[in-house]
Amino acid sequence: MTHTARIAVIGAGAWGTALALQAARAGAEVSLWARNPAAMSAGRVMPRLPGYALPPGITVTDAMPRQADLILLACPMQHLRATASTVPPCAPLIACCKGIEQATGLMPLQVLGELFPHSVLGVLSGPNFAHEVAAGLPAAAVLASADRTQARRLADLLTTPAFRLYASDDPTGVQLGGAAKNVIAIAAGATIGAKLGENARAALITRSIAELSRLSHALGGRPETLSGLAGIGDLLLTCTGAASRNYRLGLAIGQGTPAQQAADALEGVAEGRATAPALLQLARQHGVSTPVIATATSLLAGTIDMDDASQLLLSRPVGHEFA
Ligand SMILES: NC(=O)C1=CN([C@@H]2O[C@H](COP(=O)(O)OP(=O)(O)OC[C@H]3O[C@@H](n4cnc5c(N)ncnc54)[C@H](O)[C@@H]3O)[C@@H](O)[C@H]2O)C=CC1
Ligand SMILES: O=C(CO)COP(=O)(O)O
Repeated sequence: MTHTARIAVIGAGAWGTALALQAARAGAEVSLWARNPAAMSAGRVMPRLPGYALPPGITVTDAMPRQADLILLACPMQHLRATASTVPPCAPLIACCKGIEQATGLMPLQVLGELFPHSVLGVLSGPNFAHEVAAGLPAAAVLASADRTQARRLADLLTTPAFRLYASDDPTGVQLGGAAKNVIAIAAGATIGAKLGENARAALITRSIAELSRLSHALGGRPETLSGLAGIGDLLLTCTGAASRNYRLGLAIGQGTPAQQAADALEGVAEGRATAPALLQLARQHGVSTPVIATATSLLAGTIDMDDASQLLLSRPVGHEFA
């Protein structure tokens, strides 16, 4: 008799609920930890994913898992430490959030490494809008862990024909891609919001990949990871997909709405806002020049406006493309 995998999903936002649905689809017994389970279990509805109902086989709970084969942490990045610190170290932990902890400048697995020094850790990232994964539409992502065999084994627990999880042993590159694409998506949205054109957006995305390649190299990540699902894949989706909250935040800023007001009006979390200054600081610590990230950070802080932002980027010297 084969063992039914037990997967615990921590966080019942849009991504946590989509991952719970995916885990159930992969044949797992699923528990979904919600801060307010009553709101969900009453109507078996998913507040962050309107239109989707919870199928049988998913238990909604406010009790942390005591036994599991896999724990998926799907809360916002800035709440990862507080949320994860209440999880017993009973299984491999996968960070499913995208960002950098603003208070410390740490990436998700560095935060988890401090809390769970003896656990197997991984990160899941890629071009995945929650509502499409919830609907069972085809998608791919990458699951990275320091150990490639572990990464493949853990990815297999969630993989189905429509949700293709590739394995990677470059968690640094995968985390950098996931964190940075949200910042770049804000810049891309602002470019379109300010009517600078689609040529400008394509140039911005491509030049930001050069920034990320330099930073990834400095951090010890592998360059090819940024050409993969967690890099270019997620940039393509988030910088062009109107469903992206980060893109929509940038769009509003580009149209002249103050950053705070644009963020307040947004439904759900736009991780790029808190991550931008942390990412910029990380780049500076490593002596890496990241003009797009620096400009997006100033725009978000309200210290420059859109005219200044485009002026800053357009006045840079034009050198060799891959200098
Ligand atoms: N929504 C999506 O399409 C995807 C999201 N992600 C990532 O997943 C992470 C979570 O995002 P979403 O599920 O979209 O969030 P969301 O925007 O749907 O909701 C935010 C969630 O955060 C919870 N929350 C608020 N304050 C909290 C606190 N103090 N402690 C713990 N939880 C708190 C809320 O209850 C809510 O469930 C983010 O890092 C995001 O980048 C990754 C892939 C896809
Ligand atoms: O991470 C995502 C898609 O891969 C979701 O993007 P937003 O957080 O910008 O909505």
